[in-house]
Amino acid sequence: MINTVYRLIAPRQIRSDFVDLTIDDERVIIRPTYLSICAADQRYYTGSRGRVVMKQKLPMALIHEGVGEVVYDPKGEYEVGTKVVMIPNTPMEKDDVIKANYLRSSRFRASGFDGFMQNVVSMRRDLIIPFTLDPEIAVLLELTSVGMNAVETFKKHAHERKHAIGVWGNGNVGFVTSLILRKAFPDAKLYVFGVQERKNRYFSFADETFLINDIPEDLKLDHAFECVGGRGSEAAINQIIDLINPQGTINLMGVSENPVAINTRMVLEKGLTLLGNSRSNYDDFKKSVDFMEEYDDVRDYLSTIISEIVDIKTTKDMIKAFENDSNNDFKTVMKWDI
Ligand SMILES: NC(=O)C1=CN([C@@H]2O[C@H](COP(=O)(O)OP(=O)(O)OC[C@H]3O[C@@H](n4cnc5c(N)ncnc54)[C@H](OP(=O)(O)O)[C@@H]3O)[C@@H](O)[C@H]2O)C=CC1
Ligand SMILES: O=C(CO)[C@H](O)[C@H](O)COP(=O)(O)O
Ligand SMILES: [Zn+2]
Repeated sequence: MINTVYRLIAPRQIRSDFVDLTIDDERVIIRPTYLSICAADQRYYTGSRGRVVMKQKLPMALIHEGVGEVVYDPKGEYEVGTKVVMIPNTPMEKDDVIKANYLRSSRFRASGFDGFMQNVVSMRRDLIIPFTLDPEIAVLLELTSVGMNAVETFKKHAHERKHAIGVWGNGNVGFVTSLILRKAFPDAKLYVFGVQERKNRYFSFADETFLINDIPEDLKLDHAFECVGGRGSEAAINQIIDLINPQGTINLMGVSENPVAINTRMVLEKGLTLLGNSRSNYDDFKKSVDFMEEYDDVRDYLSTIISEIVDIKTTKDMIKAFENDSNNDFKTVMKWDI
């Protein structure tokens, strides 16, 4: 069977390619229904990854956040029409100690190989999870799973005093991570730090929000999450180092193109732990499905960060979605009608 894959071939240029679809018993064929754009996709779309990386990775279909419906299961395990979330991290080996999202051998959709911008996607059956949620919200499962991965790591490594937790970055990653922290640590004070008041207002479930240039002098934190990335990472991490209490954890989530200069002298003096967090595995997705299915308010809050839904029927619509996304405060979702 021939499939159509919508690949980025150069910054801001998407081409339809016809490719053979892999069909075997270990795969299930999924028709994407909703896809959402991540900052990582935007970096490829705009070419901000730089010429060398772009040359290595393109042509490549973007998007690693997506849900869809089963159109064909050779084993008959899933009924046609079953709603599933697709897991972009693709393990190539089993390891009992190291999580699959950290194994160097794992492959990741829309980073190492084609993402979900395809007519149908041939998914390994161990990389789909059925759900009953509204797919318009469920499209945020990958984003949620990334927050879940970080919060699970935090639970494992942080000391038990969790009176005050700070989240730097009032965007998508900051939002879902804060929401997960709110439910996991209902008694902790949850503080969110951002640059624009307009975006801080979305975080109504936090105890308080602050602008980074207007933080009370006596404010202290036991632990913090950095969800900024890019050029803002450096200022955010150094501000956290200044404000955090000794032996706290700094949970890093933002992706930066360039090395970040941080105040290691104070990391040493305060005995801080810096924890790296990237992507997510099957268990993080499963926990995210349960999390969204369990809490009505979580679904309501998540719906507030969908800035725009773009109906996709042509490659022109795909370009429109990516262009609009750069002006949207939060998520741009593509309703995949192609
Ligand atoms: N670790 C992982 O697995 C994942 C990492 N990421 C990465 O996380 C980062 C954030 O992604 P996302 O939330 O989608 O991006 P957003 O742009 O939505 O969020 C970043 C937010 O940080 C704010 N900000 C900028 N500078 C500072 C500062 N110094 N202190 C506090 N806040 C600041 C920005 O404000 P303003 O808009 O006003 O400038 C913005 O609201 C990106 O680098 C992304 O690639 C994304 C997904 C998964
Ligand atoms: O968004 C992410 C996961 O949800 C990661 O930031 C993304 O995987 C980074 O990929 P790349 O190395 O291709 O920028
Ligand atoms: Zn992402």
